[in-house]
Amino acid sequence: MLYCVHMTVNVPQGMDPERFERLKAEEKAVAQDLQRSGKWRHLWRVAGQYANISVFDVDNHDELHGLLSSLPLFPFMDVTVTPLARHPSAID
Ligand SMILES: O=C(O)CC1=CCC(=O)O1
Repeated sequence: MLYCVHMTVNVPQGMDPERFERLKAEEKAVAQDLQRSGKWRHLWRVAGQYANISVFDVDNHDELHGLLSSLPLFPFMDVTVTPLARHPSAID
């Protein structure tokens, strides 16, 4: 199943900047592993915002929730999930 996920990162006020940099590095490593696995199909920056639009390819809502909630930056994100269905005019 495909899901479009909009993640907005809220930089935590007062957090030690070094700790936040470590969290970002951990987030990058997890995100790149999931992209290599094929589960995180697309990762795009939303221009002008500390946000991304992603497409996940996972078995079900529970798997998606497990992946998203294990992201290191998850506690600092607003997340919106949109399940995707096939468009009848799509050619691929
Ligand atoms: O920077 C972001 O949009 C949050 C994020 C998701 C994966 C990643 O590496 O950073």
